[in-house]
Order: sequence, then C-alpha cells, then structure tokens
Amino acid sequence: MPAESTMAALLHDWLPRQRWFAGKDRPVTEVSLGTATELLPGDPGLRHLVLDVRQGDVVDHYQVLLGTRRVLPDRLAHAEIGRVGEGHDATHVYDAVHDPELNRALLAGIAEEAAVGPLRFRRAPGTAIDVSAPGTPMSAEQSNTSLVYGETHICKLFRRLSPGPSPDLEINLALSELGCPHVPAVHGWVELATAGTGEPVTLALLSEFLRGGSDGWRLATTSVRDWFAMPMTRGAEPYPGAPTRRPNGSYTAADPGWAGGDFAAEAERLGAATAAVHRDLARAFGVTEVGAEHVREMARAMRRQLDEVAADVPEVAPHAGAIGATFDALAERTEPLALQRVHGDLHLGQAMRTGHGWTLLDFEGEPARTPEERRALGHPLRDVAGMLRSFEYAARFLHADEGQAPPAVALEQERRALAWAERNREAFCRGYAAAGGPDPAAHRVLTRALEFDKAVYEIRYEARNRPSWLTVPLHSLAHLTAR
Ligand SMILES: Nc1ncnc2c1ncn2[C@@H]1O[C@H](COP(=O)(O)OP(=O)(O)O)[C@@H](O)[C@H]1O
Ligand SMILES: O=P(O)(O)O[C@H]1O[C@H](CO)[C@@H](O[C@H]2O[C@H](CO)[C@@H](O)[C@H](O)[C@H]2O)[C@H](O)[C@H]1O
Repeated sequence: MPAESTMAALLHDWLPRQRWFAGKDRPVTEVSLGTATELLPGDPGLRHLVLDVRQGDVVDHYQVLLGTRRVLPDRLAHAEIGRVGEGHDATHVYDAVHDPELNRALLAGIAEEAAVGPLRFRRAPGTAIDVSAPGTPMSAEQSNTSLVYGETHICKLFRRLSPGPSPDLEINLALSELGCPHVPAVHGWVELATAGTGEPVTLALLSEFLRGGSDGWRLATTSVRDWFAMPMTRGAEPYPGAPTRRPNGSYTAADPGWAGGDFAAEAERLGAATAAVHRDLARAFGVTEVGAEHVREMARAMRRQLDEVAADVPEVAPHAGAIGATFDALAERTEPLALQRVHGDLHLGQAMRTGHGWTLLDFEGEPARTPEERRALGHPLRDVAGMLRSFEYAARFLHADEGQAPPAVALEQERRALAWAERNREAFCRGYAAAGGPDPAAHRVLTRALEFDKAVYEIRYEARNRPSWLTVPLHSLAHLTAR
C-alpha cells in the first residue's frame, strides 16, 4: 500500500472533482485515512478506504474503493487517480468501481458472508447471488455510486458515511417484510464494525435490479422534450391542443394526443404508489400525533434553513419574504398533525417504472441532513412536496441556463413549462389522494410550506454538490413564490 501521506495528497485533489463529493462549496483542508482494509492482495490489488475529510471545522467520512496496478489498461485510464513510486516501482492508483475484475469482490463477499478486517458482508436470508456477472457503474444522476451486476443485482456504495445503519436498508427491509410491492427486494449489505458498542455503519446495499425499468426523471424529461418540440401555432392560429390561459393566470392542460409523450397518467399512478408506500410505512413504524407546539417548531426549523441558505446564496434574498410568510402561516396552525416515517427525499429519480408499476427507491432521506433529521418522523405531504418540486425541475431544467433568451422565446418557454408542471402536479396529487393519502388540496398551507422548504434545501444541495445546476431551483423559486 502506498504511504499514507502520498495517498492523502493524491486524494486531496481528486475528491472534490467527484460527482458524489458533497462539499464543493468549501475547500478541503485535510484528508487522512480512517480505515484501510485490503480486500484483494496482489496485482491488481483492491483496498477499501474510509477517508476523514476535513473542511474547516467539519470532518466528513467518505468511502473509496482503491485499485492498484503496475500496468493500467487503456479501458481504466479514465479512472486513474494518480501514480506512486518511480520506474519499476511505479504503481497506478485508480477508482476501482470501474474495474469489473476488482468490484466483483463486493458481490463475492456478500455471497460468502465474508468478514475482512472491520468489514462485514451480509446476505439477506434465502437470497441466491450470482457472482459471475461483471459490475458496471451506473451513469444515472446520483449522489452515491451504484454498480449493476448483470441483470439481477444493483449495489449502492454510500459515499458520504453516516453513523449507524442506513435508513435505506432499515426501511427496505421493513417494507419487504410487509410484502409492499413498491420497493426492490434487499439481497444483502456491507457494514463497517465500529469500536465499542456503536452500531455498525452501512457501507453498501445490494438490491434486486429492476430490469427493463426506467426512472421517473428520464420518463418525465422525455415527455417535457416532446412537449417543448410541439409546434404551438399554424400560421397565426394556435395549434389545436395548445394550452390557453385561464382568467386566474394558469393554463389549460395540453392535449396529450398532441404532445406525444404525455406523462400525466404515469404521474397519477405514481401518486397512488406513493400513498400505498406511506400506508405501509405507517403500518411498519407507527403514527404519532403532534400538536401546535411541534408544528411551530417545524416552521422554526424551516425558517432557520431559509436564513442559512439566504446568507450563503444571495439570489435567495428577494424571495425570502414570501417564503418566510408561508412558514409563519404554518406556525399559526392549531390542529394536530399525524406524523410517521416518510421517504424524506422523494423525487422523480427515486421512482422506477417497471412492467409491474412504480417502485420507490432510496429511503435514505436528504443527504445533506443529519442522521437524526433523516430518521425523524415527518408528515407524508413532505414526500408529496418533494415530487411536486421534481415536476418543476423536470419542466424547467432544459432551459434553466437560457437567461439571455429573447423575451418572446422566454415567455413561450415559461408558458410551456408551467402548463407541463401544472398538469403533472395535479395528476400526481389526484392519484395520491384517491389512493388514500392526505389530500394536498385540503392542506394548502402545509403543502406550500413543505414545497418551499424543499426548494430552499435544493438550493443548498446544488451549491454544494452540483453547482452547475444551481440555476434550476433558483429559477423555479421565482415561479413558486408567484403562484
Ligand atoms: N433497484 C434498482 N433497479 C434499477 N435501477 C435502479 C435501482 N435502484 C436505483 N436505480 C437507478 O439508480 C439511480 C440512483 O439511485 P439512488 O438509490 O437514488 O441513488 P443515490 O442515493 O445515489 O441518488 C436511480 O435514479 C435509478 O435510475
Ligand atoms: O438522489 P439523492 O437522494 O441523492 O438526492 C439528492 O440528489 C438529487 C439529484 O440527484 C436531488 O434532486 C434534485 O434534482 C433532481 C434532478 O436531478 C430533481 O428531480 C429533484 O426534484 C431535485 O430535488 C435531491 O434534492 C438531493 O437530495
């Protein structure tokens, strides 16, 4: 293994360039090795590292699979992190998730229920694991790294580690036990034993791969592209099926026949699946009724996040008044609220459409929240608000960078984005309420406050993780406050 100081220096520059690195808004001040476990000796070699990454006062822990080879084949050149040693002693160090020869160690370890150093590989009871399939990293837009093995398994490596068992594992196991048809089966997991009595930290989750499925983000954005490509006029006449403005400023729905890939029927089914998952979460983990003081504390927490994000991202300030007024209105609510475990970060990328319907993924909660916040009970409309935000993202992300578009083009783009978002938001809420979820229309202030809270969270998420997307929630915030 290369010297610790050499490794730390290489990783210091490489880490902030990774999509999954969650601290892109601050410089890395120090990288040191927390644990280093040799999984495969020799050449090529595989090591599992937990890195302690300091950024100012905060230390986060990231997981990396490190490959070493004397000769790096061209197919792995893109994964190289650096080189250590000179001449005959030179060794290439690279990101081993891209190497099927090495990443199979994860699957093999789970199949064999291995224990290596502090790493414990667990197989779900009764699961047969095919270890012959090579692992390929997914190209999906995600915060962690997932490896797909053949057509049967998908293994998510949690990159930024949180203490204790992952809520994703905990919830998927509980819902599978209840026979919930809307979650993928758990095939196994990997955990890191901690010293003393501390609970093991979940490092990876192996699930059933939903073969032939498409995630909601891909489907929805395909529909948006179709809709934007549809001509709106024939000569001076509006095209049949074009939305028209209602007296209240909203737009009539587009005719799906004209728009081609309309998504509204899927949005409605997704709403129904979400309500079914909420029902099962309530059965598995229970429901707690809270009173006015708890609701006031919820509103205060929303306000705190708003103040913090507005201090970091100046573009939020012009909207802070309207957002804060909604949080104040929520704080005045006196009726009790029924809270339960929820998904916590529901968006279109967390839902897969398969031949059997919609499956919800990734019950990890929001990656930027503390472990306690992620496990905290919430109102189910929090997930509804997350999905409503996602329809806004899908409707607007294609044109979010086109601030300089001529006014007529910008107006047309906005009309279309609004019409698409409205149509799918309504369909999702209809499906959700019809399947027994609390009706968002009957909880307008709560839903609006939760939607603002999510939008503010997204601005922080994008600034820290994906700065090139920051314009998307900023742009849609303006529309949300005007609603
Ligand atoms: N069980 C699965 N079967 C097929 N694809 C999946 C499965 N789980 C996740 N995916 C794909 O991987 C993407 C990212 O998964 P997710 O669990 O949300 O990762 P992250 O927490 O890193 O964002 C999803 O949007 C989906 O496209
Ligand atoms: O999928 P994760 O649990 O890691 O969630 C985080 O990353 C998401 C992006 O990958 C982010 O979602 C935001 O972008 C989506 C489009 O990529 C959009 O559909 C969502 O509505 C929007 O919130 C999520 O907020 C973040 O926690």
